[in-house]
Amino acid sequence: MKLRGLYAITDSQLLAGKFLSYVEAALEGGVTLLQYRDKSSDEARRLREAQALRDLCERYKTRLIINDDAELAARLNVGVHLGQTDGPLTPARALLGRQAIIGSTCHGQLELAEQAAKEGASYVAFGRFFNSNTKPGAPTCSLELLDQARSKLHLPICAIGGITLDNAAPLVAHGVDLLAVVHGLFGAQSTAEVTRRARAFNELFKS
Ligand SMILES: Cc1ncc(COP(=O)(O)OP(=O)(O)O)c(N)n1
Ligand SMILES: Cc1ncsc1CCOP(=O)(O)O
Ligand SMILES: [Mg+2]
Repeated sequence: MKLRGLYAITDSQLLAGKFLSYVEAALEGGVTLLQYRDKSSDEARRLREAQALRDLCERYKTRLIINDDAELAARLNVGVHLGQTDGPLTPARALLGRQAIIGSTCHGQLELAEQAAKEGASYVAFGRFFNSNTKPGAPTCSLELLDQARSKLHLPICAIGGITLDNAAPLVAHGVDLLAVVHGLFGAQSTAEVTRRARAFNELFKS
């Protein structure tokens, strides 16, 4: 499966009271990967929500990724996204198997991406590229780094951080395969607008 297109990421605060309806609206518009990102420690709720997302993803033939938690990903037989302090990639790969999608946060550092590639990452994520409501303090990354990454890496490249329909096109022009978006997608005022945005993000990959 080609990892290219919109990578929708959930946010528990932003989606409070409309979690599944907004996610389904995004899937309706087309989502390549969906990440369940919940920074709480409510294990029971996390399991319940992740299961609901897995069922939804199965209906829409979208791949689900769990943020931070390789154990939960293994339990649901889905992929995982690991940051630099979320545990090493090699045991996660051993736990989840060769087919699983495993992503790695590489901030703005090519060396981290080269290391992640060696350790079996399925994609590498760079960012943040713009001001982010979701994670304002995340380290930044430049478009120039994307050019270097494109010429050195043979893995799908994901961009994250403050991405909207107004600023995403240059990222795709600089070789990004996956646009990872929270607010720029789910900050919409209606489900219809979420679906429209998802479709429009996908259009950026067609030219
Ligand atoms: C696709 C994608 N890229 C980067 C991140 C950030 O991961 P991390 O640095 O571990 O930060 P948290 O998201 O866990 O706060 C991500 N989640 N997804
Ligand atoms: C998790 C994460 N890591 C770097 S920026 C970011 C948040 C992305 O959310 P938004 O698309 O709302 O900026
Ligand atoms: Mg993390």
